[in-house]
Amino acid sequence: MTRLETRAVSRAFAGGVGVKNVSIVVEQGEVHALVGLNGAGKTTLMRLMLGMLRPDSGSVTIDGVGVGAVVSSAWASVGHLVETPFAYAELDTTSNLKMAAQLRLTAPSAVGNMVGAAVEEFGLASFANVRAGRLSLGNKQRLGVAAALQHNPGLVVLDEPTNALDPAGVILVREAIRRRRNDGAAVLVSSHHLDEVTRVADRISVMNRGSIIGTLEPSTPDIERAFFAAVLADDETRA
Ligand SMILES: Nc1ncnc2c1ncn2[C@@H]1O[C@H](COP(=O)(O)OP(=O)(O)OP(=O)(O)O)[C@@H](O)[C@H]1O
Repeated sequence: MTRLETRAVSRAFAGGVGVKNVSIVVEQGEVHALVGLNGAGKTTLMRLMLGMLRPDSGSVTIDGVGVGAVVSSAWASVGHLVETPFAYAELDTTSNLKMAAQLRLTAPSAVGNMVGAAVEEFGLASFANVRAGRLSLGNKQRLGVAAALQHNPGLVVLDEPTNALDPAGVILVREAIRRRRNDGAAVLVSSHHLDEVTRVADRISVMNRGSIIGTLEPSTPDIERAFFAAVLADDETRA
């Protein structure tokens, strides 16, 4: 699974912006970042792309197959973290990672090495035996990202993966994303942190009020200014 595409996808909510007429592609070997203000529609778009939410209109395909028709075994090569990191509060870090590996249909003989490598990669060694319910917010986030990425999925969708992370965690996650991209994964990531996005993204799409309003080059000098100019111009055309 290495290509994710939406065509003119829309989903309205009573009293909310939702997503309007969004066409976007995430290609193999690239990090495509979604940036936008709170409520711009980033999470809703990701949920639509993962089949967690049905669109009112438009289509979502993964490797050309409608998201509703993707067979369950194919989901094993997708890794995602959308909204709060999933973890069983009563299980420790290692057991949570084992469960995540099993849910991704990892061969039983490979689970131990996979989890060991993830604990190492995401700096979780000191917390390997700590129950998830007792982890700090940032370490829970590390665990969630580790669970999403440890099986080296071909398609990765991460909603604000650096949320709650300390600077060391931000670097670990950045490096982990780059490694998957360099190995050929298609990565969609959302963020509020424009500086961080420029370090990891190959393409940046700007969302505002449910729509994609343009793109930004990651090399844009003073990208914050360019972002706000795009949002302001869009707001003015709607006023
Ligand atoms: N289940 C829902 N019911 C009603 N409105 C919703 C629902 N989910 C999202 N919305 C609305 O859709 C819009 C987009 O929300 P969304 O969470 O996708 O934005 P976001 O860009 O991810 O925001 P943030 O950066 O704050 O996470 C908002 O107006 C939100 O209130």
